[in-house]
Amino acid sequence: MSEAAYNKGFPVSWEQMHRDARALAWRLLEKGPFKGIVAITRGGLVPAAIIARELDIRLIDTVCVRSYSDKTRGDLEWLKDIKGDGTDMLIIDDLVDTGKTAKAVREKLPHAHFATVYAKPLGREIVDSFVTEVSQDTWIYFPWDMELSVNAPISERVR
Ligand SMILES: O=P(O)(O)OC[C@H]1O[C@H](OP(=O)(O)OP(=O)(O)O)[C@H](O)[C@@H]1O
Ligand code: HPA
Ligand SMILES: [Mg+2]
Repeated sequence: MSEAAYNKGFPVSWEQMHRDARALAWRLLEKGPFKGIVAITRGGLVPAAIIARELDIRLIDTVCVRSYSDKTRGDLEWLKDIKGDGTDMLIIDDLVDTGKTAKAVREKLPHAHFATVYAKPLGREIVDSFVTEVSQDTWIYFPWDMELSVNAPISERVR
């Protein structure tokens, strides 16, 4: 999807991310136990840390991939993967959008449980667990991509 096709924005605060990642941890409790977590960098790192704390998991590894530059999807670039088939492992990412990243990671670790905090319709069937669904034309803004700033009153913006 090109940048122009994202009509809506869904900003997520740190507090909201913490709350949603903890809600995901509650859901994952009955799917485990898991031996370890595989975080998909970079977006999966923060939710993985929160979930590791909640589920008392100390073994954390990463797969490192890149697929977007700003809001434009490029080819999937593999920087690092891990050994094994994912048995008893939990894969965490911040979101699934088109599902391409999830599909590629799943092929490498077919036996892992795949969880994301957020999901869009094209990707939701590819993951095993998620918390909140947003529409395909929504761009999710994560707290690490934002900062507090001053904005104009609504009355001035509609003038
Ligand atoms: O379902 P898809 O269409 O494949 O998109 C989802 C992926 O895109 C984003 O990562 P990105 O590659 O932009 O890197 P980042 O995590 O470092 O921001 C996001 O964190 C997911 O990993
Ligand atoms: O909606 C999104 N937000 C942030 N990163 C993303 N990568 C794919 N889709 C998104
Ligand atoms: Mg990512």
